[in-house]
Amino acid sequence: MSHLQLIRPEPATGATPARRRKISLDKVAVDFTTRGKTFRAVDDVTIEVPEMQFLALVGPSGCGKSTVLNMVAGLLAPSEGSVTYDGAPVEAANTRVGYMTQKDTLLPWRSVADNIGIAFELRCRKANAAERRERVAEMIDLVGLKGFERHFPAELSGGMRKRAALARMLIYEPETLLLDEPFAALDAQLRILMQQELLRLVERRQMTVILVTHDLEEAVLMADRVMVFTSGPGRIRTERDIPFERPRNAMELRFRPEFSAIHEELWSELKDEFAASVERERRAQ
Ligand SMILES: Nc1ncnc2c1ncn2[C@@H]1O[C@H](COP(=O)(O)OP(=O)(O)OP(=O)(O)O)[C@@H](O)[C@H]1O
Repeated sequence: MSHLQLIRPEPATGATPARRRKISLDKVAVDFTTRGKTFRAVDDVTIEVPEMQFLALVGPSGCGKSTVLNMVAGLLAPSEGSVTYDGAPVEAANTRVGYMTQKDTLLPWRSVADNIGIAFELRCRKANAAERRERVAEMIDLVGLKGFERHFPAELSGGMRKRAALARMLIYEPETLLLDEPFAALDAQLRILMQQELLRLVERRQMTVILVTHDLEEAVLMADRVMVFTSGPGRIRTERDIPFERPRNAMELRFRPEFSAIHEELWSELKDEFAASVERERRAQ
């Protein structure tokens, strides 16, 4: 495929007009109180995600990216502003999303197959044993854990646990994925494979995605739109449409000059925020 085929013919507008708004944060702020002191973690964040968009949030550690995901998942209410999903306020745990947090939260006393199977039972209470076995095997195959079905989480590497957690989330067939550093624990080669696999799945199931990552390359490779957060309180410093056509080949795309140009452009914004974050941590010590 020539690189021209990878570029959309028209300039992207971020929100494809024909698509419904799936997730919306309107002038959201979050205050936390720790040890008697209140501080603002997220400030004046407005984000609209149309259905089937893949949005990536990048920014230095502690800038409030996970806090944004927690609000969309319904685990945290904003101090100011509003969060809506399909036009309705998010007021309780959002069961329409699959949320993969930084911790993998697998049940340590259950095997890989059982961890995934229990999730399937929760979703399809009427499913029979054969169906469960088939779907679990499909998921295990999908994330490359064949041969490890009977292993317990403690017997797996960090990357394998992540893959088991990914399979457990996907078996719910969520319409939206909230992914918090899903590949941070993986080695470079596996990360590339998993990125490609996730892109394929998102395409196949037409899912809406918010990906939180420290890795700008990952963000540009995978997302339709990248938002750079300030170092704290987290505000949106800049956002950019990523004009590469889907389905994407993340393995090829990373070597293209257009990819490097966008990466460089966003890095020039992000590096200031990393520097500000390091300085803030130094002052806090
Ligand atoms: N429940 C909480 N109570 C108090 N402070 C919190 C709470 N959750 C998050 N924070 C603080 O809010 C800020 C934003 O945290 P958050 O986890 O959203 O950042 P992040 O950008 O996801 O960071 P990282 O990339 O390191 O995961 C941080 O200073 C964090 O310590």
